[in-house]
Amino acid sequence: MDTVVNVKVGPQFYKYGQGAMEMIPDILNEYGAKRVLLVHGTISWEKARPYLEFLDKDFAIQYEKYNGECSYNEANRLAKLVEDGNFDFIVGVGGGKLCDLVYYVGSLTKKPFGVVPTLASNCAPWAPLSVMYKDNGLAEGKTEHYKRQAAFLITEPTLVIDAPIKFFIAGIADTIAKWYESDMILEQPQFEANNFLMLARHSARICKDVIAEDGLKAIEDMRNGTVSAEFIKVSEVIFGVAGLVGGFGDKYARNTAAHAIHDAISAYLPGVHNYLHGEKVAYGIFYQLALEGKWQVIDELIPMYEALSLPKSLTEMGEYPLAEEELNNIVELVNKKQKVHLLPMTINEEVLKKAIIDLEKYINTEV
Ligand SMILES: NC(=O)c1ccc[n+]([C@@H]2O[C@H](COP(=O)([O-])OP(=O)(O)OC[C@H]3O[C@@H](n4cnc5c(N)ncnc54)[C@H](O)[C@@H]3O)[C@@H](O)[C@H]2O)c1
Ligand SMILES: [Zn+2]
Repeated sequence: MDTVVNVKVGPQFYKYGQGAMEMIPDILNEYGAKRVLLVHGTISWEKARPYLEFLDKDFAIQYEKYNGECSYNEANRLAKLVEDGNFDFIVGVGGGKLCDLVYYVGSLTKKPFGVVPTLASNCAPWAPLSVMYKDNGLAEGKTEHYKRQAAFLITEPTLVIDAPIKFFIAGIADTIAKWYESDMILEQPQFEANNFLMLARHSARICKDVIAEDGLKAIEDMRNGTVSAEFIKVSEVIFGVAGLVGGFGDKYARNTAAHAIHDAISAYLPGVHNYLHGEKVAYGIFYQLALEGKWQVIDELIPMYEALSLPKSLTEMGEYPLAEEELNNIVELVNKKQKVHLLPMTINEEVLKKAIIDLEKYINTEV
């Protein structure tokens, strides 16, 4: 079978390590940048400022706080600022929302941009796409995709470790999802002939293996503020390697059942709004494994889920049993997600519903 994929590898320059920020002036100079708009969050900027204020020496920098959402209005506001102020480079400093926003502002203005993530929470700093929200924080239901890459992704472990652990744990769940969501698709023999799909599979395997081996140690080190080799490895798979999975694998390696059910429960069960994206995806991984009948893999993951307090079921999120109408709405939405149908198995509302019910039964009798 001839499989053609869109390959978008990632930022043109990547560095994560002590002193990495010192590379930024070189890159700005390569782009001939003189006037830089540096967009940041509130807490993220308090933490990152000591690492970046040296840039003031050689560049005219305007610091601009974003409104906390990656929304069309906020992106247009910033794009206007870039144009009116004649800025020739944009730097984004902050969490996933800020990174998404700066990718979009880069696209609107056609200016080069780079990101300095302050959280290891997901692959937003790496992936050339932005998940859009309304100004009030509700999901817009749209994702913007780009072919142009960020000029750099640069950050330092001492900055990333100084953040709330819950984002890191959510990032761990979102990152192992890369493997579980693509495994059944990419293990099919017809994809072996495609080098880039095999690179996607290898990247997904690294995500899973690094977290299985070093995840718990990395979390312990983060709690103690110890920048260990394990912390560096795990944070790097979250905002770096995880982005390569979709980068190499395109539609075959991203967002199948775990993300589809995440979207559906987020849409229909207001009670799950208190959970972070990665926490809901954690439940989604178990849902996907239930759909695939991989109960043994669920058993293998349970100790890690329990150690990290990740939700294994809707019951644990306080959302089960569901009313028949809720159940129907959820499976209807999951069934509409095209990538779920790339799984080499029969997918219809009936099997999608059965997996929800079977997982609750399994987890609830497991204890
Ligand atoms: N583009 C992609 O591929 C992709 C992938 C996954 C998720 N996303 C998006 O990423 C966003 C979630 O990202 P997130 O989890 O990083 O959340 P976030 O960007 O909303 O940040 C969470 C909070 O952490 C704060 N923060 C940032 N750095 C900090 C630090 N060092 N110390 C303390 N607090 C800090 C922020 O101010 C914010 O209040 C969502 O919008 C999601 O849709 C995008
Ligand atoms: Zn995700």
